[in-house]
Amino acid sequence: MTDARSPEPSIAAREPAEPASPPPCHLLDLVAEGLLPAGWEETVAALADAPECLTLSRTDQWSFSVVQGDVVCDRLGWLWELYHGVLRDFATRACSRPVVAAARLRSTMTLNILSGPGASSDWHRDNNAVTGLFFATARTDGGGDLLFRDAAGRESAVTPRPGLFVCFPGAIEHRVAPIADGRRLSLPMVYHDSTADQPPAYGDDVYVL
Ligand SMILES: O=C(O)CCC(=O)C(=O)O
Ligand SMILES: [Fe+2]
Repeated sequence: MTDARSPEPSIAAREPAEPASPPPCHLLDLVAEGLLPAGWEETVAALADAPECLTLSRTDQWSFSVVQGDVVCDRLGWLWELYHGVLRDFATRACSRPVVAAARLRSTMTLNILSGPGASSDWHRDNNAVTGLFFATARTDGGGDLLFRDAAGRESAVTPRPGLFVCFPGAIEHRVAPIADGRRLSLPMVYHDSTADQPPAYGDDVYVL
């Protein structure tokens, strides 16, 4: 017997949910590839606690801090090498455009630290040809996915896990969904189309490989 009072259509009569679209990025599992040194997770976690860490925004509940590229280069030499080698080559192939590393040392790559309930980043586009992201922590309970949004407003998600590298054209809108608690560590990497077509470096921001 059906319940005539129910205003809800039956499940079968509902429109089928739109299938989730795949995220517009390319994935490389650096753990599976055997490209990460023993103890790398502890080294990244220690860097997130280092005095060189700069807090950019803070509320009662959460904070957003970064460690800049000059320090990352110094302390995570293995990732610096990957940034200029394997990851750059992967990004070039995956995104079908030759990319080069950023000329400015401090913005080549950063360690981003989102900490505390609600920590997130808003929808934005990156001002570079291709963005790489290396995840150093797993999805926190119920949050912290990397979300993409297409021109029609459809969203897709990548769930962080330690050692996962993703890359995508910087022009694609993306954000970090709020974390439930704990600390989310990621290392965004900047790639440009050419050495000429990017902001130049000056002074102690210049580096030589
Ligand atoms: O940490 C992430 O997953 C995204 C970071 C990001 O979008 C950025 O730094 O521009
Ligand atoms: Fe971004």
